Amino acid sequence: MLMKETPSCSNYQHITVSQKYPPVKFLSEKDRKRILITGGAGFVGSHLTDKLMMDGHEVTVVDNFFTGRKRNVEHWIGHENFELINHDVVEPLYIEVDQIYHLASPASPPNYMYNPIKTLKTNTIGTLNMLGLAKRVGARLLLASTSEVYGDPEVHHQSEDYWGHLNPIGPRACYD
Ligand SMILES: O=c1ccn([C@@H]2O[C@H](COP(=O)(O)OP(=O)(O)O[C@H]3OC[C@@H](O)[C@H](O)[C@H]3O)[C@@H](O)[C@H]2O)c(=O)[nH]1
Repeated sequence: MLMKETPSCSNYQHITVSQKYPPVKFLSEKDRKRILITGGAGFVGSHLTDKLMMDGHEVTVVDNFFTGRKRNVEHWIGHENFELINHDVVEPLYIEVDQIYHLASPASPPNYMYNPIKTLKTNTIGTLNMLGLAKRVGARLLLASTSEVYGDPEVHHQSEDYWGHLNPIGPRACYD
C-alpha cells in the first residue's frame, strides 16, 4: 500500500494507491546487498534487476535512457528496495553500494556508432568512474563486456587467453 500526496488547491489530499509488486524474498540485513546496476533499464539490466529484487536485495538502477526504457523497470518503482536514477555514468556518482554490475553502454552497432566519441567516453570514463566508486566504497564490480573486444576473430569460440584480431581504426573501434 502506498500513500501519495497530491496538491489540491490550498490543502493536501491523501490518495491511497494499491501497488502490487512481484514477490520479493526477505533477506536479513547481513545477507541483503546494496547493488548498483548501471544500464539497468536495458534488456540485460532490467532482467538482472528483476532477479536481484526478487532475491531480496536493494537495487539501484542508474541509466541515461539512451536505449533503455523506464517501463522496463516501472513495476518496481515505489518499492522500498528499489531506486531509479537518471544519470550518465560519464559523470561521477557518489553512492554507497556493496556490488556494481556495470552494463551501461550502447550495445548495438547503430547505437554505438551514432556518436562514436560519446561511446568512447561512456566505455572509458564511465568505466573509470565505476571502478573509482568500487574502490572508494570497497564494492565488487562486474563489467559486462562484448564479443567485439575480439574484433574479427580468427578462432571460434574465443578462449580467455585469446587476444583477438582488432582493427583500432575500424568503424567498431569506439566500442572495441
Ligand atoms: O551512455 C549510456 C549508454 C547506454 N546506457 C544504458 O545502457 C543500457 C544498455 O542496454 P541495452 O538494452 O541497449 O543493451 P543490452 O542490455 O543488450 O546490453 C548488455 O549487453 C552488452 C553489453 O555490452 C552491455 O553493456 C550490456 O548492457 C540501456 O538501458 C541504456 O539506456 C547508459 O546508461 N548510458
